[in-house]
Amino acid sequence: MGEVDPSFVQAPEHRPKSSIIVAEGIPLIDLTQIKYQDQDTLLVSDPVAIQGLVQEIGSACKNWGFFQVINHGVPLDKRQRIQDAASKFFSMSLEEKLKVRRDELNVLGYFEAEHTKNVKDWKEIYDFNVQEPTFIPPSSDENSIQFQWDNRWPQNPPEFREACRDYAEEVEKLAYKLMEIIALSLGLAPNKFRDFFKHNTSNIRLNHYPACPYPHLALGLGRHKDTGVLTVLAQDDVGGLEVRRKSDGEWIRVKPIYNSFIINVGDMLQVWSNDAYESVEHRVMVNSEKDRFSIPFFLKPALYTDVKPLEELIDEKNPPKYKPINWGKFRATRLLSNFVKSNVENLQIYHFKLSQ
Ligand SMILES: O=C(O)CCC(=O)C(=O)O
Ligand SMILES: [Fe+2]
Repeated sequence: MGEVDPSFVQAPEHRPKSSIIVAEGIPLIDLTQIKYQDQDTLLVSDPVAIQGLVQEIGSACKNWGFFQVINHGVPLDKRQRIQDAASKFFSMSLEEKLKVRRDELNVLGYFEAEHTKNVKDWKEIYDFNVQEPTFIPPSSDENSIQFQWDNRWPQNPPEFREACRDYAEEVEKLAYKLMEIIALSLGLAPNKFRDFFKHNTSNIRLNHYPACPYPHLALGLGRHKDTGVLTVLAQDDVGGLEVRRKSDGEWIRVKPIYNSFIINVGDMLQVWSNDAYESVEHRVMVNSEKDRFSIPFFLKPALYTDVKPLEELIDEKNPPKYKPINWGKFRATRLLSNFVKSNVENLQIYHFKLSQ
C-alpha cells in the first residue's frame, strides 16, 4: 500500500470517526406539488395550496441548512446521461484530462489538486458554467485579475457537452422553483431573487472520489461551506457526505436516496436572509473499496451583485449583520486562494460582519 502523500493527511481532529452517525438525518421533502411548474410561471397563483411546503422548506433551511427532495421534476434520463458522461470522462488518461485543466487564469475545467482548508482533497473535478458565455462586467479596478470564464469542453466523450447542457437546464429550473419557495418562507415576494440571476455565474461540478486506501487519514473533500446561494446536489449510491448538525455540531451522514437531490443553503443566502438561514459545514468521506461520484449545481448571482441583507428583513430590532459583499470580488479572492496552498484562511462571509 505504501506511504500516504502527507499533503492528503488531515489533522487528527478533522479525521473521520470510525463510528458513523446516521441518526434522524436531514429532512426529506416531497416536491410533488411543484413538480410540474415551469420556472417562467410563478408558483404562487395559489399560495395557500403550497403553504405546508413553504413551511417545511423554511424550517429545514432554519434548523439544518440542508434537506433532501424527491419528486422534484428533473428527468431521470438526463441525470443518468450526465452521470455516464462524467464517469467516462474521468476514466480517460490523465494526459487527456489535463488538456482541459484549470489554471490561475482559466477557472473552469478539470482539476486534480484542490485543497480545502489547506489539505489536499482525495478527488478530481470538472467545472463548467451554466450560462455561456458568462457575463463579465467591465472592471473599474485596473489591477484586478481578468479571469477566463469560458467553458473548456473536452473532445471526449463526444456526448459530454450535450449531456452537461441538458442536465444543467433541468437542475437550474429546480433551483429557481426552490428559490421561490424560500422567498415565500422568508415572507418575501416569490420572485424576489429572480433579478439576481439574470447574468448568473452558476456552475456545475462533476466530482470523482476514487477509492482510497487511507480512509482514516484523508477526506474526499474537507469541511467547508458552499459560497453561492443554493446548492442542488446529486450523489450516487455509495454515500460519504456528512453534514454538521446545527443543534450539537455532530457530523451526520446523509443516506443516499435513489433519484433524490440534496439541497443546501449557501453563504450568499445566509447574507441575504441576515442569518435567518445559515450555510452549514459539510465534508465527504472516502471509501476504501468504491469510487464515488457526485454532481453539485451551485446557484450563484451575477458578478456585479452586491449581496447584502435584504431590506424587507431588517428593521431597528433586527439590524443588518453584514456589510455588502461584491460577489465578483468575493469569488475572485476565493479562486486565487483555492489555487495556491497557503497557510492563511481564505475569505469568509464573517469577515464582512458588522459589529452589533
Ligand atoms: O460530494 C458531495 O457529496 C458533496 C460535494 C460538495 O460539497 C461540493 O462540491 O461543494
Ligand atoms: Fe459543498
